[in-house]
Amino acid sequence: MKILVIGGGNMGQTYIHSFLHSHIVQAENLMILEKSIRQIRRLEKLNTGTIYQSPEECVPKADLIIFAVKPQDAALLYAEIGGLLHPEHLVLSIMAGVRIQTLQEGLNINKIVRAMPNLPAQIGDGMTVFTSTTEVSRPELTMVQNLLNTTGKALYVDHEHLLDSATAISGSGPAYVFYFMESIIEAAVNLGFSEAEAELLTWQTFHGAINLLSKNDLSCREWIDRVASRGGTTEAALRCYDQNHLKPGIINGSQAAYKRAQELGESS
Ligand SMILES: NC(=O)C1=CN([C@@H]2O[C@H](COP(=O)(O)OP(=O)(O)OC[C@H]3O[C@@H](n4cnc5c(N)ncnc54)[C@H](O)[C@@H]3O)[C@@H](O)[C@H]2O)C=CC1
Ligand SMILES: O=C(O)[C@@H]1CCC=N1
Repeated sequence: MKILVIGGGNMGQTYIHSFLHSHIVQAENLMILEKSIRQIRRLEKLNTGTIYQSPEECVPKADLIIFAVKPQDAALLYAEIGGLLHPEHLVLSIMAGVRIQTLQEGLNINKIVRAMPNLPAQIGDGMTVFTSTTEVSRPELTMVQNLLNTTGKALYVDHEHLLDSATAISGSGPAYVFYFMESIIEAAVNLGFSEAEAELLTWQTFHGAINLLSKNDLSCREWIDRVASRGGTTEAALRCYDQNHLKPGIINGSQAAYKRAQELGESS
């Protein structure tokens, strides 16, 4: 089976590396369609598949086509490849917000898997949520799921609207975590640590907390209660968080990401 990845950026490269690293696909069966010369130069050094600049040379040869361009570039892509696709082409789209119906109407294809991965997929520790059209056969869906599994965990959902929800939680989520870590590092520097010390304290605290959570059955709230002694320091910090409406702020952030995914869906 020949796989074509359209867009050799962050996520396109992540998929290529994961597929090759897991030996599920050989480099001779991987094609990459990329339009940026700078990106092509980078991809050439990686030696991870055949690189193409022109859709005419690679789209007809592909069995599975992965759409990994920005949603804002989708319309132009449809114009470039529309005439080259046929109903047997299987498409995996990871573009945020872009709806299955738009792909069906814009490209006249029906075998579509829509997925929302996240960046830790780069190290095989990603989270992908995906769904598919009824035209995708069981063996085809299993094959796509096997590919997604090389990047971490994958969850199938029946309802497409959950893809925008997943974008707002796990898709964008790593950036939320880095934002919180960055804030703690800043707090540590303010409290007297060097930048390097602040990073060590913060990274190890996140690492330890996640490991603790993953190796036990307690909920986040139960762990918070174990850290926060009555009348102690943690309670003081958490009270300050509440006074500053931190939790509603975080929840609103995900709502804003969800709304943006829907807007991208309307415009691409
Ligand atoms: N970066 C992330 O954490 C995540 C991104 N996504 C989705 O993945 C998609 C790609 O995101 P990134 O990899 O971060 O973007 P990126 O900007 O790193 O890569 C996109 C690549 O597509 C190329 N491209 C654009 N139009 C093209 C065309 N017509 N033909 C060939 N190549 C073309 C660009 O030159 C660029 O190299 C987006 O739709 C995004 O919503 C999904 C989940 C996580
Ligand atoms: O920020 C974005 O639009 C993409 C989708 C999820 C993560 N990055």
